Amino acid sequence: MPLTRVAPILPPILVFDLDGTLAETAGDLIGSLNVILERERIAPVSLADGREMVGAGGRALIQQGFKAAGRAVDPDRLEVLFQDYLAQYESRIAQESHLFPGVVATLDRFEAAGWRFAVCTNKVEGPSLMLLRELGVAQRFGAICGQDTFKVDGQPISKPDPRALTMTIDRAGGDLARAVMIGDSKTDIHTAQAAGIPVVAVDFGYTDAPVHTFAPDRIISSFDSLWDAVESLKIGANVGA
Ligand SMILES: O=C(O)COP(=O)(O)O
Ligand SMILES: [Mg+2]
Repeated sequence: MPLTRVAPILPPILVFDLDGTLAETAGDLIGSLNVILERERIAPVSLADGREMVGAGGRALIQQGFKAAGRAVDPDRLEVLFQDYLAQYESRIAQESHLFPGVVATLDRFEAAGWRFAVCTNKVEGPSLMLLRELGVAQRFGAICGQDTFKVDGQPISKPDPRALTMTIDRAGGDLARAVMIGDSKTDIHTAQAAGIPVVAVDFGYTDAPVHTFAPDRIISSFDSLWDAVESLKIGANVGA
């Protein structure tokens, strides 16, 4: 009898954004930014203003800090400041950061139903891993991918490029057709929409406009609502539900 090759059945997957979605990190992010701004003799950014600036990565955060003071920063200087910012951030990685309520129970519930998890963030991969380890959940994710994880033709690939998301799903061994993105910013929502992947927005993260403006498929105000939100997407992935 000829052997037939059977395609592996990949598990459904939840892909989480990190800052403002899985974890409240603004205190450490903005604290690090303000050290850099102070050295440049620029007024510190308040936590409230800073929460609207996070989402596109550290370089964008620094640029916004400069912009808020009516200043611009040239690309070479930005690169130097970004390295300083990273060193600063790594030195205080989870001093003021914590998981949002319900994250662990939510992962437990989805995992018991056969789901896999990944993180797709615009943070750099190293500090992302460091943070998730510090918060005790790094081992829950099949892949933790940051702005420097993937390169195509020598160019880094990061959100909102949809390939950042699809490559993360691939790396975690999840099913592209049964994937859901969970994020807090327009960057996440646009990334998922461009990849043709349903997206659940959290409304408690970092954004410069209410998340409904960006038309996510669902909006949740607490992780306790994620199960129902994902189930209502009817993507045929609720194994064991
Ligand atoms: O730190 C940032 O600016 C972005 O990080 P996030 O993609 O995890 O929200
Ligand atoms: Mg975010």
